[in-house]
Amino acid sequence: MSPGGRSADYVVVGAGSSGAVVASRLSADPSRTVVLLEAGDQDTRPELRRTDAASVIGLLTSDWSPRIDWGYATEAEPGLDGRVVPVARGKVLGGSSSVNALMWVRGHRDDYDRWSREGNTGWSFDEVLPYFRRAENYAQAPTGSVDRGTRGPVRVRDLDDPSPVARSFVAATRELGFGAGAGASSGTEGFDYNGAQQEGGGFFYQTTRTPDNERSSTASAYLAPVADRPNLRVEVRAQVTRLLFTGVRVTGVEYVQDGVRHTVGVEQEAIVSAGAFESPKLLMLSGVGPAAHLREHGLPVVRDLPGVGENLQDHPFVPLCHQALHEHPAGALLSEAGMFTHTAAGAAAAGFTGAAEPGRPTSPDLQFTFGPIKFLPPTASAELWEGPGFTFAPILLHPASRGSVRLRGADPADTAVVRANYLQRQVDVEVLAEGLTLARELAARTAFDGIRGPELAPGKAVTGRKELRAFIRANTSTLWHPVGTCRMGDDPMAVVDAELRVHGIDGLRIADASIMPHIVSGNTNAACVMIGEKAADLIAHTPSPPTTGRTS
Ligand SMILES: Cc1cc2nc3c(=O)[nH]c(=O)nc-3n(C[C@H](O)[C@H](O)[C@H](O)COP(=O)(O)OP(=O)(O)OC[C@H]3O[C@@H](n4cnc5c(N)ncnc54)[C@H](O)[C@@H]3O)c2cc1C
Repeated sequence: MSPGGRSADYVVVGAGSSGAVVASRLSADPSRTVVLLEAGDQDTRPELRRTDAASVIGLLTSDWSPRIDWGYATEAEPGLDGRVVPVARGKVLGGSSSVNALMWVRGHRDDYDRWSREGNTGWSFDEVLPYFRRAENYAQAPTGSVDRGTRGPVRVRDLDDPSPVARSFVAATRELGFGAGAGASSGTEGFDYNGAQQEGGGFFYQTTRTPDNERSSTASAYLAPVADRPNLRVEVRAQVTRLLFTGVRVTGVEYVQDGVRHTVGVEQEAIVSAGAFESPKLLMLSGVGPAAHLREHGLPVVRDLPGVGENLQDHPFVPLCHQALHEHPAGALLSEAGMFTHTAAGAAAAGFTGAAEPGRPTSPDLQFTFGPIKFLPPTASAELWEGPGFTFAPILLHPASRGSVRLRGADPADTAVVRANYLQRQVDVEVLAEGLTLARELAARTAFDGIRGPELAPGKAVTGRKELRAFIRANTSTLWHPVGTCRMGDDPMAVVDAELRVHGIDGLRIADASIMPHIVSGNTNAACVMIGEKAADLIAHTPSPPTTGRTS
C-alpha cells in the first residue's frame, strides 16, 4: 500500500537523530512504504541552519525557541538544592540534531563493548563501527586514524580556525601532560578522540558542518535528499498520541495533526524514535510500562514492563568561568576544544553499578568542553557578564545516579515527569570537584598568560572541598544528553532486546537515545545516529518479528 494510504509497512515516530535515519534508510527500498510522523514543524527557520556560536545559543534563548522545543524541565532536584533544570529537546524535523551544539563524538570503544559484555549481542564497538562509518562523511579523513566514514550523509569537519583562546586550552592540556592520543591527526592538532584513543585533549570536530557552513542535521542529511521518494511520507506537526494494538501486536498509530485526530495502520512494524523523554511516555500512554503506574492514570495495561521510564542518565556539568583580559574573536563553535580523562574519584568507584557487573568500565569519566564565551551561573550579577571571557566545563561522563520518566497524567499533551536525580550519589559530586580542580590547573598554565583575567565562577573564595561541593550542587546543570529510559537488555527491567524489539510486544521497536544501557563517553548525537543506522539494518534483515518469548 502507498504511504499516502491508510497504512504503511513501517511507521516511524519522531524525525530526530535516530528516527530520520531509520525512515530514510528503510525507504531506500522502493518496495517498502514508510510513514514518518514528527510532532514538530519543518526545519525551514534560517537560524536552524546557521552554525556560529551566537546562532546556536539563539536556538535556546530566543522568544521563538519554545516553538522548536518541548519545554521540558526536571522536577525539583534534591541533589541540586531543589533546583528545577530545563532540559532542551528539539521539536522540529531533525529533532535535537537540528538544535544541538554540533560536536561529533563517537564515544569510547569500551562504552559499546560494555553494552555487548552485558549480553547485547551485536553492539560491541567493532560491530557498531560500520554504522558510524556509514553515517559519516569526513571532509578531512584524519591520517593514521581508525576507520573513518567518507561517504555517509553526515558531514563532519575539523575545526578550520580555532579561536586563539581555544588554542590556549589545547596548549594548556599539553603543559599538564595530557597527550594527543594515539592515531593523532594533523587536522585536529594531534587529537583524534574519535580514533583509537579517546583520552587526550584537542579541538572538537565541527560535528555536522557542511562546506557552505550549514548545519548537517539528520533532517538535512537524511531526509532532504530523499524528499521525492514516492514510498516515504513525512508528516510534520503530527504528534503521536497512542500506539494501537490487536492483542500484543501493534497494528496502528494514532496521531493529532493541526487539531485533527488520524490513524495510520502498521503492516510490518512501528518504530518509536521519540527520544529519551517522549519514547517512554508514548509507551506508557499506550499501555506498555509499569502496570501499577498505568492503572494509577486509568490506562489499560497491554504489557507490564517495569523498566519503561527507568534508568535515566544524563551528562551533568558545572562551569568554571574566567574574565578575559582583552576581547577575543568569537568562536566558530559553542565549545571549540575539549579533553577526555579519568579521575581518581571515578577510579575508586569503578564498578559502581554493582559487583556483579561483568567487567568494569574503562572509558574516561570526565570530559571537558571549553568555549570562548562566558557561561555563568544564573545567580551571577550583571557586572560579571560584562566583557569577554572563557569557560571550562567539566562534564560527568558516567554518573552513578539514575533518574526516571513518568506520566503526569493520561493526556498526551502533558510533558512527562522527569526526575533526573542529578548528583544523587556522592561520587558524582566528587568527580565534578576533581574536574573543577583540574580546570583551575589548566587555567593557571602559561598558555593562558596574557589573556587570563579573574576567575568569575566559582571565584577565588571557593577553595576548600566543602565549598566546591556546595558550588557544584548550586550550579550544576545539564549538557542535554538524557538517555537510557527504554534500556536494551534481557533482564526483567530491560525494555528492548538486542534487536531493539520491545519485550513481549510484536511489531514494535525503539530506536533512539532511550535504548542505551549506559550513557556513552561523550556528546550523544553520533551514537543516536549510529543507533538509527543499525536499527534500519536490523529491521530490513528481519522479517516481521515474532514475540520474543520473554514474559513480563
Ligand atoms: C541544546 C542541545 C545541544 C546538544 N549538543 C550536542 C552536541 O553538540 N553534540 C552531540 O553529540 N549531542 C548534542 N546534544 C544531544 C543530542 O543532540 C541528542 O542526544 C540526540 O539528538 C538525541 O537523539 P534522539 O533521536 O534520541 O532524539 P531527538 O533527536 O530529540 O528526536 C526525537 C524526535 O521525536 C519527536 N517526537 C517526540 N515525541 C513525539 C510524538 N509523540 N510524536 C511525534 N514526534 C515526536 C521530537 O519532536 C523529535 O523530533 C545536544 C542536545 C541539545 C538539546
